[in-house]
Amino acid sequence: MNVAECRDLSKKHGRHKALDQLTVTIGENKITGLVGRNGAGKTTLLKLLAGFWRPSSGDVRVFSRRPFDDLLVSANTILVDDDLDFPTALTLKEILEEAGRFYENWDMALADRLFAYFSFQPDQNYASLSKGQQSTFNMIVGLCSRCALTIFDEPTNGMDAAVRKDFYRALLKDYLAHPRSIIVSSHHLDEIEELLEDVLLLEDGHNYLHMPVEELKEYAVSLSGPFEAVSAWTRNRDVMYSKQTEAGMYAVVKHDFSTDEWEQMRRAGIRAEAVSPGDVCVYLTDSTKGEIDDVFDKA
Ligand SMILES: Nc1ncnc2c1ncn2[C@@H]1O[C@H](COP(=O)(O)OP(=O)(O)OP(=O)(O)O)[C@@H](O)[C@H]1O
Repeated sequence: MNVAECRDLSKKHGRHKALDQLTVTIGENKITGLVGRNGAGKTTLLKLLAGFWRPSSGDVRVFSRRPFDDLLVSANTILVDDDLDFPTALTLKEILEEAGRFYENWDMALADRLFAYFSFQPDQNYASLSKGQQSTFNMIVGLCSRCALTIFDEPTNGMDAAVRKDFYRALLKDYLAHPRSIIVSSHHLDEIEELLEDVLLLEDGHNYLHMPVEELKEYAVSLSGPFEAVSAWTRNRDVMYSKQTEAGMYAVVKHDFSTDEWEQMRRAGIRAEAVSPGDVCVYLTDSTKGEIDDVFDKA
């Protein structure tokens, strides 16, 4: 079963197409990581899924319904992002109580425990919290709502390293106890890859790659060694990234060598290493020209 389906989905902001005929299905009861470079269209997709925005063209379905202005979708979906807009007149404790009235599966006992763990005070005001504290409070609301579709858009913005670790652990523990469909967008795939079942990589509003994280871990390999040897082994392949090194050459290519080929490369002095899913996504969607050092070397 799928929790969400997009077919030829486009969304324009003015004349700019943030999503361009995106077709993708998001499986039910799994944690999907949504990644992509700045401006790839992640937030736009999440707002369309949550029913905040209407598509410009194409079709988006959540729980088999068009999400825009749909009551069933909004009661069963939460989008946690920096734009969460809580009534300024309410204290933090009152916000949790209001959320409990709105979300059918709200877990107040868990909310109270997380609230105490992160040392929030009941009579604090949301606007008085620091950026990281606001993200932490948002995370409590997102987790405790237990919505069938729970969406976190860059949830760890501003959180320090310890809180980020706690957040990932809380997310995983709560998901294992109460499986549901969770989408997490992040620029830090390496931090969240252990949580994920699937990864969806967007580029310029397109579905660039959508696969289980375990497959992505096997997707690419780096070859390093003497320049001539690495060049010869990568000549007729799609090279995702390459650079000259003191030892010769370093190149990242798709992982599709046979056992015999591995042995020949080893004998030619080439060292092969796995490439992390985060690095694969960066290499696949790199739109910068050259290296950052080139900018300074040309000055
Ligand atoms: N309200 C808006 N008005 C005009 N253009 C917008 C608006 N929102 C997004 N865009 C444009 O749409 C494109 C996709 O933006 P979006 O915020 O969806 O990307 P993103 O992948 O979430 O980026 P980031 O990783 O930087 O948060 C960008 O080029 C952005 O400039």
